[in-house]
Amino acid sequence: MTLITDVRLRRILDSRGNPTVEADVLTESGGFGRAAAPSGASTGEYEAIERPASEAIAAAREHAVPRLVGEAYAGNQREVDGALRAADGTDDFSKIGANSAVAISMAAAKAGADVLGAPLFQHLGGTFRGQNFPIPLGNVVGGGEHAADATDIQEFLSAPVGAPSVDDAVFANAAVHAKVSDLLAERGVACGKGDEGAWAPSIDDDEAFELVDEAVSAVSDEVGFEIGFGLDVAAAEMYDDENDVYEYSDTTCTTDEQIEYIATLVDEYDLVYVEDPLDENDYGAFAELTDRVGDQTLICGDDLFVTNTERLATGIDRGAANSILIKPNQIGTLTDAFDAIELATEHGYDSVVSHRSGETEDATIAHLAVATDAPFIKTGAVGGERTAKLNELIRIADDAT
Ligand SMILES: C=C(OP(=O)(O)O)C(=O)O
Ligand SMILES: [Mg+2]
Repeated sequence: MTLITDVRLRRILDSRGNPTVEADVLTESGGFGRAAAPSGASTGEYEAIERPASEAIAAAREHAVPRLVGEAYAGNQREVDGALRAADGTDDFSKIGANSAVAISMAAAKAGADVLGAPLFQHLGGTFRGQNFPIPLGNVVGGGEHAADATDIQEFLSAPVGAPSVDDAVFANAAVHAKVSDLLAERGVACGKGDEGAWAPSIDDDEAFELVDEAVSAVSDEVGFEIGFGLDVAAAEMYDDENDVYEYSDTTCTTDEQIEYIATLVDEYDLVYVEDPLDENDYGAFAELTDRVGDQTLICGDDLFVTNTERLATGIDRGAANSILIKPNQIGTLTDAFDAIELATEHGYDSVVSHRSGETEDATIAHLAVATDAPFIKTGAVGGERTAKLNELIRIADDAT
């Protein structure tokens, strides 16, 4: 029933206005799935390769589509993803492009679910999923590679850890986003938004900490549950490997100083989450920081692990970080993303399923998070391509009750 009969690929717009790959997968019994690839700006050195959309589409049509149509079953995700890997033949999807691969992989999953008549999360995760929902981490202030002339730290994330439901959590993040806007207006700071819809004011990181701290406390008092906050430092973007220093707008610091700085921030602001506080090649420094504050907060590897089981296994061996960011397009297929989550869970690492800064209306990651019982999802706070995922979580929860 789920035998693939057609794979259609096209160029569509992403949220930055760039071309990205969309895939439609059709099956013998009329099943249909459509998915689109997201795209990063602060990409990790070890990510699978995204090719220009037109090239990725041409390469996938030539090499991958013939291995899928009439050959693979959409309901068998490992078979589909195995065919994509075989068609590509490289470790990093540099032939067909990780953008084509991930779009086809996710579209096949949706086609499989369509044939089975099950929600995607249930097709992927089984009948007992849909009881637990991830805590959404909502980007409310940001800079780095996502906005010019804003904070050095890439993302300040609202984290409604005490929310009684996913619906409450999603609305709490939107309220923190709105509160930050009010506080900026009170201070006379005009600002636009960055790529993920977070405010991108021209203020320094110290002021951003003050603002976000005040905003989460105020909203927490209003809603009556705990809201913490966290960061994506995206430190690999600041790291100057020639001089072995982290470069901030007004200062530089050594690796030891960076560890000290982050540990101090964790204490001072009770941070619940710190992503990529150190360079993507420095497992040792990640391990040192995790040893120091890993019992107080999540230290998450994004550019460090790139959703790659081999890199995660190295991190586990070395005690580097205690959680992993999961971005399917960093590795190329849903199967690889699942394997990374399973390895993480087995070793007590929390998974944080994540969007990219360049997104589409595709909501697959909402289902992936529910399917894998991931404790967190990072997918912005506002903006259509972000609310597509947040609203899908609300719908999944609503359908489950
Ligand atoms: C979402 C992120 O940004 P990008 O997609 O630009 O890598 C991130 O770094 O976690
Ligand atoms: Mg990151």
